[in-house]
Amino acid sequence: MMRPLLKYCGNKNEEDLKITSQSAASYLGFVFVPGVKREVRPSDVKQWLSKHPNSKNKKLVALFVNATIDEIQHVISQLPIDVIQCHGTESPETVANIRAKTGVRVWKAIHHQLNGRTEMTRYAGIADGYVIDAKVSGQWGGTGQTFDWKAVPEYISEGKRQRVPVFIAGGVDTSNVKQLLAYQPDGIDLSSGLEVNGEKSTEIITQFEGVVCK
Ligand SMILES: O=C(O)c1ccccc1N[C@@H]1O[C@H](COP(=O)(O)O)[C@@H](O)[C@H]1O
Repeated sequence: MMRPLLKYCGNKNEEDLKITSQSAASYLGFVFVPGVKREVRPSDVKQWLSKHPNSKNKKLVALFVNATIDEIQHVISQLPIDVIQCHGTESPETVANIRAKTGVRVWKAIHHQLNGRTEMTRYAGIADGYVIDAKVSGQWGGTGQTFDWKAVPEYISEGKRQRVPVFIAGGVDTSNVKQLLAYQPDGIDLSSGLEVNGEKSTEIITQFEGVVCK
């Protein structure tokens, strides 16, 4: 069985980055969403990256929620961002515009709901990938909540139809990832499940990768 791509999101200080840059993740995520608990500033991220050369081996993902092009440009002009993750209610037109104006790949988050697959079809030919997250009232993500994984196959098959990767997110952790692996997702995106008291934990990441990467 192919192991899924890993994205470790919500790196919010130098120590988090130090830990995740030594991990098996292909992607490291940073949250540029005003007011949320994992919000970071591009100038800080730039400094952390310069101190941890292992991070050069990772692809960097900048996460936004309904940000303007100017806000996105402000971040990507300072950092070597490989992927922009749109985690709000950005329309297909907005995603296409972000892609065209920045020249950076864009992943669209879909908050799981009954018509989730139909929602994905709206972005066909526009999004370069998807992150499927739990829908939690009043929050955009990073909630540690799972959704009903029986829906995962339909998201994966739509991703295959569009020929783009689908990352499964929302409450994935060491205790449940084996169940998720049975669906063979292209990628897994997690934040809360790697943390102890809100900080990324080397022990937890080692345990997690012991399950995923064996
Ligand atoms: O990580 C955050 O704090 C965050 C804030 C706002 C929007 C998205 C956020 N993170 C994304 O949420 C999911 C799942 O996270 P978790 O594992 O349940 O904590 C993931 O896609 C993160 O990229």
